[in-house]
Amino acid sequence: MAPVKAAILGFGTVGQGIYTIVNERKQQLEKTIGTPIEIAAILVRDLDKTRPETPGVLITDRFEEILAIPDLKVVFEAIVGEEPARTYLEQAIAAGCHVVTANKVMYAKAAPSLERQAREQGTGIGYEATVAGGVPVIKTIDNLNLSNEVTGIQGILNGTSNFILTKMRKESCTFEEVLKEAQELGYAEADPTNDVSGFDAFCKLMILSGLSFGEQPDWENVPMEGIDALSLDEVIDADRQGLRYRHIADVRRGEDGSIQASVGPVLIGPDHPLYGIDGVDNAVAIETAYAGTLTVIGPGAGMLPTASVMVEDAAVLLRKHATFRELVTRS
Ligand SMILES: NC(=O)C1=CN([C@@H]2O[C@H](COP(=O)(O)OP(=O)(O)OC[C@H]3O[C@@H](n4cnc5c(N)ncnc54)[C@H](OP(=O)(O)O)[C@@H]3O)[C@@H](O)[C@H]2O)C=CC1
Ligand SMILES: N[C@@H](CC=O)C(=O)O
Repeated sequence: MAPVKAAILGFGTVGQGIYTIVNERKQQLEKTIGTPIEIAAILVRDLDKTRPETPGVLITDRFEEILAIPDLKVVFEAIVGEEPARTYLEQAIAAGCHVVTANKVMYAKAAPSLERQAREQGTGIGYEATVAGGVPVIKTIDNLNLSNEVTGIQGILNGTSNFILTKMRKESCTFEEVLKEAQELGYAEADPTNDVSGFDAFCKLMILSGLSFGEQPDWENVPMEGIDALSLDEVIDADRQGLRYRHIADVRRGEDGSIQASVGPVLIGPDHPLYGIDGVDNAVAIETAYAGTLTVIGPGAGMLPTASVMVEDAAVLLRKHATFRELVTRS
């Protein structure tokens, strides 16, 4: 059977992870999707950079070349920032592709219009990787939305911040030292401003709010702070008192029906559910109408955890649409 063709936009930490997993899991994917999947092209910004070998794959800096690939079915998006990512995904959906993104800065704003466009076009969007890296929080909330109700969400949503706070507390490292390590490990963004200012967690929280409550709070009214103002002394003093700083994002519907949200460092004690979440891990506590609080925990950043949920998203979309096509063809 002819392979399903896919393209990867961006070949940094996440893009390389997608390429690795699609190739390492070729047989498993063929079994789950029903057809092989092949990475046909990769979009980069700088063609002169040295990169891992990708035999037979078109490497280009021109998105038009990607769109011109005959029978392209999936576009994985792992570039940075709102544009040109949003425009590329709009064009990919218009061309009948499923799209899978990790780009929360883009998706926090573009979700409603991209989702509308995809519905009209009959294609799908996967965005598990936009929130909490490899932690399956979108799948979990999607499932709860079927017949339960999410009433509130509280979580650690930035892996870099949690990694920095943990190393400051446990090893007395300076903020600058650990940030550098987080960049080397592929956790922090190339420009880490969004990680440490709280904006990365803010965007993720807005995506969760849209998914859980069907709307986002007014961005201007959400207090947002990062970990960049915390000193090593403050973190160590807190630890001596048995307390820990956690960067916590919280969203819930208030009694008046409005959505209330906040993002910032909070000093918590051992009885708080997020006290034990260390390193690059994220944790998302989802409060529900019927199942109490469900907490999902795992790596919030990094090459393979993030890429793995993107490949899973693509497999789900391809399987679902294949089944739909088969049913339509048979009837
Ligand atoms: N790293 C992680 O753990 C996670 C990252 N994400 C998100 O995934 C996305 C990718 O992150 P990451 O892989 O870490 O980032 P990197 O900085 O490692 O890689 C970004 C890639 O995108 C390419 N790129 C950037 N802008 C353009 C453009 N305008 N046109 C074409 N290519 C472009 C770069 O090209 P070139 O190499 O030529 O410079 C590079 O290959 C981001 O949106 C990030 O927020 C989400 C979850 C976890
Ligand atoms: N830089 C982000 C990557 C995942 O979204 C983080 O540290 O959480």
